[in-house]
This record gives sequence, structure tokens and C-alpha cells, in this order.
Amino acid sequence: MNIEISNLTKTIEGQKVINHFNLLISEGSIHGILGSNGAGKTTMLKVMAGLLKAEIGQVNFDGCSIYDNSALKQKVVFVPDIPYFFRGASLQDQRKFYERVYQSFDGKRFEQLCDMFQLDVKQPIASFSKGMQRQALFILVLSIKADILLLDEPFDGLDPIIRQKIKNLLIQEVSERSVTLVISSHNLREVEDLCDAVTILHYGQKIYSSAIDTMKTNICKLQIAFRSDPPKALFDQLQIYKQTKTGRVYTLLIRKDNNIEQIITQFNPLMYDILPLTLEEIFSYEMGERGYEIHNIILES
Ligand SMILES: Nc1ncnc2c1ncn2[C@@H]1O[C@H](COP(=O)(O)OP(=O)(O)OP(=O)(O)O)[C@@H](O)[C@H]1O
Repeated sequence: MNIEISNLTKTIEGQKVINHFNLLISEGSIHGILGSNGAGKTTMLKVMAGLLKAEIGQVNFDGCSIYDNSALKQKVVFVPDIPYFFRGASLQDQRKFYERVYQSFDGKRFEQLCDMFQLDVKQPIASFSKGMQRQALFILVLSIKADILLLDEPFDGLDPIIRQKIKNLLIQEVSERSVTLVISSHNLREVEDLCDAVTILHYGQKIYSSAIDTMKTNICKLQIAFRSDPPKALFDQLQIYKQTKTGRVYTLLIRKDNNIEQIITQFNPLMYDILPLTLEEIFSYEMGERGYEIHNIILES
């Protein structure tokens, strides 16, 4: 299902938490919603899941609104950042509850995932560690076989091995069943290997949104050195966004161009290297241009 968010606005206790927000997310994609604490990510996911009502605007899944639509809520699942389980419940008990609520719950998949994570299905979940409780939640959620998963800070508190295991399972869901994932995070590094596109939310407003491929193909880094001063004619031809110099080596952020090597070699440089930018570098540049410091927005460690 495609997701279309139009002009979404949500006020909570007099504060505009989501502010005229628009976004299209296509089926089978992984979209990261990035933003610092309090940016509005959880509220956004809850409105998308139909748990909160939009005040202005709407969220549509293949043209259908989710609020008060129980059939659609079977297919669109919100996964909270803090797992909730019934008091004293084991995974086996929670499974029974999920089976009652979600018609598509797949018992075989549940057992497969329990084996994979090696959690005791009879032990009270409350006696699991924080990371194990999160794994328990993933076992349940991935057994629902939903069409859309709205995941709120899904990797918080997981060790790197479990984190990778869950990422692999999510990628499998997307590639095998064309599931659409919307993942919120306050940390770009945590989701950059997973997302096809990212949106940055800041005080409820979209300040940036792009497909990662597009970002990576638009800009590159050129390191270049000349025997003497660099030829002005070359620098005039390149679309330079940012320029630094260390010794003889110039590092330039430039717009990528298919003829770039041809242009550069005409000027006989001493050396040159064209490098792709990391997402962090792209964001530092893009956000800097807009007057934001990305470390305050999406690089919280
Ligand atoms: N139930 C509520 N009552 C009052 N204010 C709320 C409520 N829910 C959210 N807010 C406010 O809305 C803003 C956005 O909160 P939200 O939880 O959506 O942000 P977030 O980006 O998910 O933050 P975090 O990364 O810290 O989880 C915050 O200022 C928060 O205080």
C-alpha cells in the first residue's frame, strides 16, 4: 500500500506537534523519519496508525483513511518504542492475544522466530532483559504479517548483533512481501543502511525529504592537487558547493557530472580522486545550507 500524508496538523495541549506535513511513501519502501527528541516522530506514527486523530489534513493508505477503519488497522501496525505486555504474560500468552486481534497472525512464523531468537516462550516476559523484551515484541509483530509497519525507535537498546538480525528480518519482509516500513529514529547512523528515503522532522515540520539514491548521485567529493595555483577556468566550470584546502590538496563538494573526469584531466592535475559522500556529509552540507546544525537534529549518539 502507498501512504499519502497531506497537510497533516496535530495540536496537543495547545502545542502544534505536527505542522502542515506532507509526504508520499511508496509501497515496498523503507522510509526513515529522523528528528531529535520532541520533534514529533511518535505523534506522527500514531496519527499514521490511526491511534490519534488528525486535526487538519489526512493520512491515506491507497486512498483510504485509517481512523475508525478497523479492517485497515489489521494491516497497518504501530510498533511502540517501549514494548507493552500484559502483566505476568509469557510470549505464549501474548501470542494468544495477538492471534485473537490479528486475523493474519502466522503461528508457524511465530515458532520459527522464537527458535531464531532463542527466547523461552513460557517465561514471563517481564523477567526478560530490556533487549530481550524488544526481541519478544519483534517476534510478535513480525508474525502478524502486516502490510505496513510503523516502527518507533526500533533499534534503541539493542546490541549490534541483535540489531543486525532484526534489520535483516525487516529487509526480508520488504523484499519477500513488499511490506512498507516507516522507521523513526533520532540517529541517522542507526538507520542509514536500511532506508531508501529519509525525512527530517524538526518541531513538527518537514525540513528535508529525499530518496537516498538521489542524494548520493547529486553530489560528490573531489580531491585535487596542482603543481602551482589551481586553474581558475576549472573551478569556474565545476559547480562547487563547498571548498577546503589542506597543503596543495583542494577538497571540493561538487555537483556530479558525467563528464567530470574529462573536464578535470584537461587541466593536468598532479592527482585527483572522486569520492562518494557519506550520508552524514550530505546531511551536514544540506542542513548547513538551511541553517540547521545536524548534530542537534539527527546525530545524537
Ligand atoms: N500526550 C501528550 N501530552 C502533552 N504533550 C505531548 C503528548 N504527546 C506528545 N506531546 C508533545 O509533543 C511533542 C512531540 O512529541 P513526540 O513524542 O511526538 O516526539 P518524538 O520526536 O517522538 O520525541 P522522542 O524522540 O523524544 O521520542 C513534544 O513536545 C511532546 O512534549
